[in-house]
Amino acid sequence: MPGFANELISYVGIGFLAGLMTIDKCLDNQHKTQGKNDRVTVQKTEIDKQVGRERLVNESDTKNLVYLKAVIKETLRLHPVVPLSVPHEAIEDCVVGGYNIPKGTRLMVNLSKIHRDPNPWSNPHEFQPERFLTSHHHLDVKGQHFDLIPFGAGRRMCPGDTFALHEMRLTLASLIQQFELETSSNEPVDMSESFGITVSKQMPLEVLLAPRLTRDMYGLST
Ligand code: HEM
Repeated sequence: MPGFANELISYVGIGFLAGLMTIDKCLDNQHKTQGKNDRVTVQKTEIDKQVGRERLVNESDTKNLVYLKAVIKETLRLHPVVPLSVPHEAIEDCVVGGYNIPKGTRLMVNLSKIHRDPNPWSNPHEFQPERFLTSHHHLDVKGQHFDLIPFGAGRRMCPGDTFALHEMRLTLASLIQQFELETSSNEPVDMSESFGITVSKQMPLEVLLAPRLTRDMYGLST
């Protein structure tokens, strides 16, 4: 039981990290596409339109935040949380992608590589969430489309996918609704990754938060 609890806590952390990296990406693009059409503005506008500023965003709102969901998908594509997935062992001889795999072979699936394959993905290294509203609108991250499998696929795919997606959507939507986010310098956010079982940023994220809503929305008296 303690083992499971640790697993749960670390995955919750992973989900939150992915959320933060999403914010990083938003900030990154804020620098690249300054002006009213930048991607953070698009997300703010979407939340203001769907939820408004008179109440806090809640979980049931997130299904209507289509652009925010596209931003999360694009983040999971470019920065899969478990870049090499979890190793699998063949329990019988099989053929994968034309290669003969003898029973007992350990296989690792390079999600980062699959997600940046230039065949299905145009400009594969670019952060372009709009692709999930246009050319790739039919793709989800639930293990049905093998070009995008941040949670793996098949019998051993991540059982925490639904929880993680809800958590990321609500965390990101809440941050964007409630705070103006700025970096401390005018430099783009450094998105280099450290190598590890789970992905983490090489450079810590420094971000300045300023309230966006009225005091009472934060439970403060006026
Ligand atoms: C953004 C968040 C997350 C991502 C991207 C993610 C991704 C993954 C991936 C790629 C695997 C390996 C799947 C495979 O072997 O094909 C996995 C396994 C697993 N994940 Fe997650 N995960 C996330 C969050 C969570 C959460 C929140 C939980 C639990 C509450 C969780 C529980 C598990 C468990 C128990 C396994 C092992 C499943 C098995 O081997 O049968 N994950 N996850």
